[in-house]
Amino acid sequence: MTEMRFAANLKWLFTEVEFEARFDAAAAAGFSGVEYASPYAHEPAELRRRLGDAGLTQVLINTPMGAPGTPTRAGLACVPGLESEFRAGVERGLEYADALGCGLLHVVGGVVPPGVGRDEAFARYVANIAWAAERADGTGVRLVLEAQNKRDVPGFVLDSQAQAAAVAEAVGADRVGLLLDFYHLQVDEGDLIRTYRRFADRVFHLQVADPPYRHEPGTGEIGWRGVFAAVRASGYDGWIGCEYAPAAGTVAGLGWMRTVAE
Ligand SMILES: O=C(O)C(=O)[C@@H](O)CO
Ligand SMILES: [Mg+2]
Repeated sequence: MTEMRFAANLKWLFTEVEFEARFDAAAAAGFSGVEYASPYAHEPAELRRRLGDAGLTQVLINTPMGAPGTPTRAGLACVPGLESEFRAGVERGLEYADALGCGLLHVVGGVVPPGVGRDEAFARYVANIAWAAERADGTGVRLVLEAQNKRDVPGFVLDSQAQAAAVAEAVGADRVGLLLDFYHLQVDEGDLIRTYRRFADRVFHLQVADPPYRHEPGTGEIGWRGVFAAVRASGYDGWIGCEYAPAAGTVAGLGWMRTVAE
């Protein structure tokens, strides 16, 4: 069976130290891969050097998003009228992914803007993702789409894993797949194991956190032993991003990897 590979999400983990120091901290804690949503405040060469010095693989980055509290805080792929900003964001994401040797770019969907119908926003989303898929073709970077739960992100453009999978299928399932985040799936849909199995062949990346508080696996309501057994049994060979808020310190909280994920 395939060995599971965990990536430290440096936006969420190792926040005990400054962002620049999180690479070494992740490597010292035993991680060999990292992800973070937004590399854009840093020069690619600096990030590449930090990855290299720490011996880490950059697993995933996101396309640029607006600041918290702004209409594009969860991405702009579904926002009519911002097509050129969306395209510039994809270009920037691909440029960083290339510089960091990162194989996955999360094209973040966005929140349906006030005054825009859901159908109109969804149609814009599909058209933008199709453009991004064409643009990424031949770059070596694959795109991922994530359904985010509507309790935390009200109005998010994607309703479900099924809808995300249908968009990936429509625009080219060889280069666009799912970022399946078990936290969002549990909050909005449940039925984790069956849903995972249904879409396993579309999943390019997984993320974990346990509701209700989005802490480490094993701190909340998900039956992780069964979930990880299903992931192993599927032959999943991608990374699993640790995108959670440590309950009481990052390193102190890593024990779940030897207990619920073993
Ligand atoms: O919030 C999440 O879940 C994510 O994976 C983020 O990268 C979305 O921006
Ligand atoms: Mg996520």
